[in-house]
Amino acid sequence: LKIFRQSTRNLAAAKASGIKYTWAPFLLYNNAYMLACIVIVPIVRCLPKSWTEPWFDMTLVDWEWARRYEPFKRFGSDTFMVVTPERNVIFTADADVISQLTTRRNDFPKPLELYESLRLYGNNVVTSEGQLWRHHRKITSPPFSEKNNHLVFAETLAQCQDMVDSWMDGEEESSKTIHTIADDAMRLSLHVISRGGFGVPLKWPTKTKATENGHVKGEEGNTSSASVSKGHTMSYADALGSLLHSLFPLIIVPKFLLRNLPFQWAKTTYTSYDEWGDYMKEILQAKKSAVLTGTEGDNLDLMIAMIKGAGNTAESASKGEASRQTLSDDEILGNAFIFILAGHETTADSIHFCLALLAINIAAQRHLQSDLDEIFQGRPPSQWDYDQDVPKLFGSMAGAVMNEELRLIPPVIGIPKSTAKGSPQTLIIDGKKCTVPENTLITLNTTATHRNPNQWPTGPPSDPGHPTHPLSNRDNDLEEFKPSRWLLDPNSKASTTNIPNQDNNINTEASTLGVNTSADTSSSLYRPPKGAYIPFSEGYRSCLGRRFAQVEILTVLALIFSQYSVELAVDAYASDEEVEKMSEREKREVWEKAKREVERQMREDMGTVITLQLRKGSIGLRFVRRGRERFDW
Ligand code: HEM
Repeated sequence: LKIFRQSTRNLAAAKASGIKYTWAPFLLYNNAYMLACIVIVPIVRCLPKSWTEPWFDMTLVDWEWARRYEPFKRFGSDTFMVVTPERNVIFTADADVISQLTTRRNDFPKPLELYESLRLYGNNVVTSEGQLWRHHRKITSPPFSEKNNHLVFAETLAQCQDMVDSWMDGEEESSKTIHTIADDAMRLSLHVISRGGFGVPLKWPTKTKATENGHVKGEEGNTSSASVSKGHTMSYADALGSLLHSLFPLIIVPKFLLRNLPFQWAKTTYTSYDEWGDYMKEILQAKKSAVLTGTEGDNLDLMIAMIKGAGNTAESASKGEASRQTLSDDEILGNAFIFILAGHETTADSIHFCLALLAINIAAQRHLQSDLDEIFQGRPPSQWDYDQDVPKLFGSMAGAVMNEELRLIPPVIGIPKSTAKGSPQTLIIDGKKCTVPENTLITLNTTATHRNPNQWPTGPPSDPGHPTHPLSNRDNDLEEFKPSRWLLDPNSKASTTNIPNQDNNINTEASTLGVNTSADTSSSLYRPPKGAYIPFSEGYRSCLGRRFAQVEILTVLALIFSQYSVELAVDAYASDEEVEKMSEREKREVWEKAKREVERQMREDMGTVITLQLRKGSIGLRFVRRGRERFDW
């Protein structure tokens, strides 16, 4: 009866809202429903399609990735509501609506109940709202400075060179097929955030240990962080690797249970959680005393900056002033964890897919290499310079590749917002004043927004006989990886371009909170309309690590493609010797087969736990010294 009453109320609210709506018997974000899907989905699939057609797709996990823009087109609206017995949910792919939702942060807060799992080490900037969020954001945003980006650049260069050397056995190999790119990208970005975030250097292992689910299980070859410190049972690196590997049980099983369950996995999970927390507390205390004694040097990592931002200074300590730390140690720890979590998978995914997509689009890869040659003029990476070179990367084909990859495969496929209980809100949709009912969930559907033909310039599909996606955007090119869509002048040289600039109209509140009000892309590249391109979200709650991630991705692209070309591995279809003897036509055939398989993997084998990733198998890519390419057209 209660469910019936709630359903009737929800339906009445949807009718009165003026927003297009449909109905579904389940709420996707309900944990019990997600677990029950194992039973429900096969049953529903047996029912006649006409009964389930309008709603079933949208109650499946990751439907945003599976269906992309198609449901919005079918519905004839870029914003629609799904009425469920529990809560109503609005999905939007409309730039205008997204702009309103992200600008009016008090009217459309984050639904914090969906962020519970990210509070593993305490409250933090991602999992808070209102005054508490302002408080966290004020202290966590200044550390993401240009100074820190210099460190990110230097560390990425070092780590990426080590990664490539480990693949190619130093200088010995001229080409090699690598099947561990997803795992290695994950390791790389973990090392970069560990150094850039906490000043803990991690050394690329000489011999890679096994990895699981993309998370590094161990860090053989590390110096400082590989050894088990006094009072610990795991090394820093092992604790971190194991912690990230065990996130799922950590999120769903209560800590006291994990601690006491008589299973080895539970013990390892709890130990890694406990050990990494202890390491971080020790690092925090050591850094704090360095700051208080003025001996931190010119250390640029995020934690030092957070400690200082929280009010710890050598002057106050020397005057014997009592510490008036504005962010507690637990809160600093909570934020440190969220930097690792928010920062490493997202960036690693983007690096992984940039490489795969460039292997598919050979012309874009050659354009990228030519831009890199123009920027670096043959200088070795040891002579690359952040201030001189990175702004040019932003405005070149490297920036276009990064933007296009994040358009096609945004790591966060749904950004949640809501209206609070008792607080309905007006929203202008297609010029019409609508009312979002109270207690409504709202999802900014990034995958559909980035593919919305009403707000992106489109061209015809390159191969109408083989659409990139079976349902979405079959009549245009928005499903295709085409970095050239970002180039304002495809023939321009990459030497006179700028870093994404700051907006002069930035308001003071946004400025104190480190809110990025400038465009996400360089001024010399195409600028999508506001709200149409949201890989880093937009407005007050947009990503703090945007520039950190962009610098890392661009640096990896620059380092790899200035030395190597990346090709699709065709091992499944022909041996190296066979490829050697093939005519151009035969080579194309075998390459086309490999391309279709990689496209299939990137369409069907993807899923979200925290971010959108390849969940099955791996994409094999061949790294070939430049000039030795086998597939070049
Ligand atoms: C390609 C890489 C990245 C992407 C696509 C990305 C995307 C996002 C998105 C969509 C949000 C909003 C999430 C929400 O509203 O629930 C977000 C928030 C955030 N991101 Fe990132 N992120 C990336 C890298 C990073 C890195 C490297 C860091 C830190 C080192 C970071 C730190 C954060 C933080 C702290 C927030 C919360 C901001 C707030 O709520 O005030 N991100 N990111």
